[in-house]
Amino acid sequence: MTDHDVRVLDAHEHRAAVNLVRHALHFPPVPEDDWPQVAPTYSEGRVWGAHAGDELVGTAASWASRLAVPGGRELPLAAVIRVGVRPDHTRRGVLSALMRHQLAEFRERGEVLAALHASEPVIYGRYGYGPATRARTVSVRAGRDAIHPEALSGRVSVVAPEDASDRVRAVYDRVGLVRPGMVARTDEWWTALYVRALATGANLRTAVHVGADGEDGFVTWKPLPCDNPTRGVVLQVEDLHAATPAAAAALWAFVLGIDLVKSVRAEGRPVDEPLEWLLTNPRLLSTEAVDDDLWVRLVDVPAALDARSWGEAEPVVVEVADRVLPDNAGRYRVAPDGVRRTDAPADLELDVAELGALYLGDVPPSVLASAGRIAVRDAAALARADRLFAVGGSPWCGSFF
Ligand SMILES: CC(=O)SCCNC(=O)CCNC(=O)[C@H](O)C(C)(C)COP(=O)(O)OP(=O)(O)OC[C@H]1O[C@@H](n2cnc3c(N)ncnc32)[C@H](O)[C@@H]1OP(=O)(O)O
Repeated sequence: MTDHDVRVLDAHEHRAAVNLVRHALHFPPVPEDDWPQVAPTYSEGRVWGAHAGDELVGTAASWASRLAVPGGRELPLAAVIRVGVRPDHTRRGVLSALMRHQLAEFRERGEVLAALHASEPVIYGRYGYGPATRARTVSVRAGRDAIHPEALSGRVSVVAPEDASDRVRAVYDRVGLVRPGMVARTDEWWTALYVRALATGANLRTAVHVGADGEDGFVTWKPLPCDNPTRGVVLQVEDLHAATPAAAAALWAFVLGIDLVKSVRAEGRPVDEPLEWLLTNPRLLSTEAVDDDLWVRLVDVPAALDARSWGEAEPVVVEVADRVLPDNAGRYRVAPDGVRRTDAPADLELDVAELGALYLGDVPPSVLASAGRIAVRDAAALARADRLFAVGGSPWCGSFF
């Protein structure tokens, strides 16, 4: 337990909180000229601070958003951001206190899920977050003929920086939250990432794909620092979303075909993106990493379980433990037509963090059981649970926050 004073911060304390997180992440404070772009990302009642005396020493914040879950429903989501503790106050329980207050806040607000991108995977399991999606980092050798021509249609045009955030936002909304794991991008999201990057002169470039029904895909990228572009530049794709496979292929072909580009790198891509199949030579691509991406926390376990779709199998009784939000603890009967509490004996026992890892269907229960993360009381139930939790394709978040 910490003896730090934890409370919600006012707007006038927001800057100190942002700079504290930047300090914890080894970034300099927000420059004076950039603060007008950052200030609007304050969400009232959602920025927590921990004080030692008068000094702010820890903070955690969130945005209200929505998360797409299997079956297509979009549930109220607390998107957790800007977590940091000043280095002279770490490992004294400050984060734990902030997390407890924050989760109680989400519960009160009726937010069914919380999610975050973790700086380190060892931190958030103890608060009930589990790694629910993965993402791939790829590097592709560039060339004008890199993509199979039959995959391409429509045209790609570059967008002026002053129009970029509106045009990209319209396309993102058009694409929609088509995969489990995708999040609604709020005003704060656009301000924090795009509006700010563009307003502060980041070398961010944008192009949109125009298909038969108008703009249906976009890509943003930036060149990685290099001394001599005539020797070849590495482009980093920052964001790429498309409503159709043809639009995605055309956007990849476009960035791979830009002059003076030797390779294109992209982080945070879907693990099942068919890039190897789009390439004329699949060996142009190397996978640098596949990492945990979105960590999901079921804040309201019965509501979250009942809201997603389930595969076809006989029911399974799952017993959930939850130390931080004990109301969630109990046994749930999971069946294709929905989920309800039950007194029946448990087939499987797990912590709410493991349930978070299973929730979007990225990993089957049998894999967690074989790693000792689920206690199996009835072996036959495990195969049924695999079928119940299964979804087609890999969940993907696709938005950094
Ligand atoms: C969503 C995001 O914003 S991700 C960004 C997170 N921020 C950062 O990574 C910035 C740098 N790091 C920090 O600011 C801090 O170290 C934090 C926020 C990660 C942790 O804050 P602390 O106040 O030190 O955590 P706290 O003391 O509450 O630790 C709680 C538990 O987590 C463990 N823990 C916390 N951080 C780490 C870590 N980086 N590595 C291993 N264990 C950790 C503690 O040992 C403790 O374990 P216990 O429950 O077994 O006792």
